Amino acid sequence: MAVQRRGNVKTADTTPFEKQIKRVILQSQTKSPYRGYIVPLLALIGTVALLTWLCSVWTNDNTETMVSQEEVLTQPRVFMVQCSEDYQKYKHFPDVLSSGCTPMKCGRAVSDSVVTADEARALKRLAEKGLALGGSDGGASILDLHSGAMSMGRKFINIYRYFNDQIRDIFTEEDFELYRVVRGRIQTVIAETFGLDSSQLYLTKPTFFSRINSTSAKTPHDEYWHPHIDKVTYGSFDYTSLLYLTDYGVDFIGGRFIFMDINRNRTVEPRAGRVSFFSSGSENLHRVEKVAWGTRYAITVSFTCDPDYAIADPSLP
Ligand SMILES: O=C(O)CCC(=O)C(=O)O
Ligand SMILES: [Fe+2]
Repeated sequence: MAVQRRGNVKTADTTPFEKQIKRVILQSQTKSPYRGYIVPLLALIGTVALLTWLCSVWTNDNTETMVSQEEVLTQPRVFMVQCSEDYQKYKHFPDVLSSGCTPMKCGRAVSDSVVTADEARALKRLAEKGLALGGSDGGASILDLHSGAMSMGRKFINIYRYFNDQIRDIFTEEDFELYRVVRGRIQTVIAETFGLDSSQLYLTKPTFFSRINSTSAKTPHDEYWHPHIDKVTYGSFDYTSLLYLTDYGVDFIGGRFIFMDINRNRTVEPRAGRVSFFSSGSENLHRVEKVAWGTRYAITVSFTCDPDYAIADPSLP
């Protein structure tokens, strides 16, 4: 019966080949000085990859341009979206479920044929001369011709009280007439696009000129970039419109308007004379990108379906 060799019993008859194998096994069992770093290194690489992916989802990679500054839209470019359920909790105007005014069809649209380049230039001059008298210390100033509110330093003043009769040296009847004409045309295009009865739609407040630059915010009023829903922020809004008075990429950088949809951001690049309008509910969550350089001018013109919140067109006192 053959005697079996057991365990690590050393024998004198180990061949050179066996010795070499043992050396290799011994070497591979010896601890590498880097071994303790491998797990944290892999965790770090994983975290960086995850953050990179999240950043790409939150920023540009997940952003599509709905309308660029270069293109000129002679017809409204319309994107319908499902109305949010919020409308069920609001009173409907008129109170039958018809396409009278309260959004039954929701969406967003952009047109470059509502306001001419000359009209946009004249409205920009109006905003410039008004805001030259005041303006916010931070990056965002407003001028509301209806209420008279204008940013001044870290506060607001009422231009009609502050400047009294001198207001007629600043603004003209033509300025106000232009605002009224443009407001009327915007109202018509909103009604046509959403299939509404234009006479059931009313101007509401606030309606204001905005001037934004890259100066850092000094008060919360200067923080224009937060995501928001106009119906929540302003209450009476049913349809929001924005008339841009300067050009993205020419007069300013940054400052794009961003619709924040569930899986995607959709941007509207401002162009002088461009009108962007949308139903004001949570189907149209949006924000304005921070302005990085230059000055951006726009007008927010807002409409309600509730006659109780209707306001008259601004007029020179
Ligand atoms: O100026 C813009 O593009 C948007 C402003 C805005 O969101 C607002 O006035 O509610
Ligand atoms: Fe808004």
